[in-house]
Amino acid sequence: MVDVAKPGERIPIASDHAGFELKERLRLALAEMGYEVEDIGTHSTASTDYPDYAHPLAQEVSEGQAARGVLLCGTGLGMSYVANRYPGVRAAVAWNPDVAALARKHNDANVLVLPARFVSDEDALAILQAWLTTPFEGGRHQGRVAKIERDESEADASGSTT
Ligand SMILES: O=C[C@H](O)[C@H](O)[C@H](O)COP(=O)(O)O
Repeated sequence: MVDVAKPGERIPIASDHAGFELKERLRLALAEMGYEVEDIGTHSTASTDYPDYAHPLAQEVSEGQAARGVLLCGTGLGMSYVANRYPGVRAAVAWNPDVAALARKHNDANVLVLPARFVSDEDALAILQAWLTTPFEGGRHQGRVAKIERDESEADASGSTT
């Protein structure tokens, strides 16, 4: 379970070229909120490949060097595909504050992925705030989140595909 974010916490953030401008805004906003921001890149609008930025951020979260992180690309999809390959990473694409809050309450999302080409700056900030400040509800969601990490050998042994 991931606690709500506390000022002073180090939060890595990364984007490709499509998310660069919004990343810059969110990076400053996070710093103003008192977080220690680790900017993994990209550092311009020059065309880049989103996996090059998603891998290092997801690895940090997976290995526990950071409790959470923020990714941005055009749709949010490519970044989420990469991040969700890492054990323990639950990367949620959120396009409004309600989805971001539910990603925390129900899914204990530890990576927020923003679809930079489909959200306004104002909405992105509200989404970020909701994700940072909403706790995981636990309860019926605890077991469901635990089942995400079931490995392939367990699935084979049970013969279950669900
Ligand atoms: O899922 C991938 C992301 O949305 C990328 O940001 C997007 O594919 C980049 O597209 P383009 O190279 O056309 O700017």
